[in-house]
Amino acid sequence: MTEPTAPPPGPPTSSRRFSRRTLFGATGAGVVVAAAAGVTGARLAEGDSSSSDVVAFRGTRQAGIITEAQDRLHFASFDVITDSRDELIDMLKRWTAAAERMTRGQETVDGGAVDHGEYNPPADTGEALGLEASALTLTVGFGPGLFGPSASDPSRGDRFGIGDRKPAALKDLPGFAKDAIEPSRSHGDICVQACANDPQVAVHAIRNLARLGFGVVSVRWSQLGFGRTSTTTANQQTPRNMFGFKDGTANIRAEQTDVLDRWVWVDPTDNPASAQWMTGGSYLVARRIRMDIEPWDRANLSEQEAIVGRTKGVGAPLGMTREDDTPNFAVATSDGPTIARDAHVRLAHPDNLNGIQILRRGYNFTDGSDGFGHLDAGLFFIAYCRDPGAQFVPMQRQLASKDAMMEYLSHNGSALFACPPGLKPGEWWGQHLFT
Ligand SMILES: C=CC1=C(C)c2cc3[nH]c(cc4nc(cc5[nH]c(cc1n2)c(C)c5CCC(=O)O)C(CCC(=O)O)=C4C)c(C)c3C=C
Ligand SMILES: [Fe+2]
Repeated sequence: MTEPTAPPPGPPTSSRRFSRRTLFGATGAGVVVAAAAGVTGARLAEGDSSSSDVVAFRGTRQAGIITEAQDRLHFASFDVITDSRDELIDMLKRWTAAAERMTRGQETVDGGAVDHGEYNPPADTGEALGLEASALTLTVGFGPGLFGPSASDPSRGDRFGIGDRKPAALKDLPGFAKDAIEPSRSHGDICVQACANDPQVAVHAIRNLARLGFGVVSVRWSQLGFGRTSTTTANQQTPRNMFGFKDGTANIRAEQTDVLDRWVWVDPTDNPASAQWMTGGSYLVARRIRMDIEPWDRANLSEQEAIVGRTKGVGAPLGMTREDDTPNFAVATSDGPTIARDAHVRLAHPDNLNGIQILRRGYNFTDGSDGFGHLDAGLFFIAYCRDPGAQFVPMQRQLASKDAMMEYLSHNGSALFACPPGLKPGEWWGQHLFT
């Protein structure tokens, strides 16, 4: 069930007229290829406004991890439905080609929407025609079940002969206190995180990858997000989450290269030779966290601030005045610590977690209402880390059991994926895992 990357024979009519961006028409002339250094420099801004919203697809790291967080998300988790290794590899090659084109603001194939003949299904669905690249990044990851048996599906076989290449860190997350995990919103063999500044561009990308994968993968679950809840570079303003608080203040930034090497990027010493394909990559933790908006809105301001441990307006740690002030957990009055023992930021802070840090890159979501008059809203929490078992797991254990905010949260989706490093010219997604 494959689809060619090259356009089938058809009348070479109006592809330039319908190209998503004339700059990247049939020849790609004018494209400035920037090496994705992994920081904001991954953007292709060479004084040309039409190229300024392109984030380089290839480079040392995958884009979409420490590149500037965009405003919109479409995250998809796929199950692989074929047992054929060749079909899976073929699809990954076709995905890579289409993904690279879409991140440049092009159709999946040249003239895909309307130029491949009236009797063929279009090779691009077309809803992004005329739209800019919108800083689209597509980040791929591989789930535990792709390699054989996993905690969530112990009956899985090693269908693709890669069981011995599974990194030890890639195992389903354990259950946590108060978890309400729904399998239909959890796990998966392959994920694609599409982030963009235009929601239609992100949705178009996932839709076209799903279409290209017909017969090889099927969408297991997906999540739309709006309003990033993190900052990943020093120049970004801190956004707000659905509780109305600034979120992302104390996040790791792209500029903190030493911190990233310690806590985000997989090191050669982390794995034996069989799993070196993950060196330079990172593990993606996804948690769909529903936030009980209505009860929260009835909590008074000082209660809300005590739960978070920061002020709602400025975002300063309690007892301080500025957002970037360092929290002082030792300060106390006769009523107790200024930042309460069960405050979210105290429990998540490295000082109270043996120095542990993670890179957060989540999004707000609102999926309508739940039929009982309550918004189905929350935070689609995404974190990148070097070893989820040593970082996310102890952090979430502490929060799940002690955090006052848990009264207003329920975690109903959970997944873990191994995201390899970035691609060199000519490489395809998963190449070093499968070859
Ligand atoms: C397991 C990790 C975390 C989960 C899950 C999580 C959920 C979650 N957080 C907020 C709101 C805020 N979090 C803030 C800080 C913060 N949160 C985590 C980790 C998890 N959060 C960390 C590591 C930190 C930084 C702690 C520090 O070093 O100070 C803040 C404060 C502002 C900020 O620094 O970002 C807010 C607000 C919600 C609403 C939520 C689940 C829905
Ligand atoms: Fe948090």
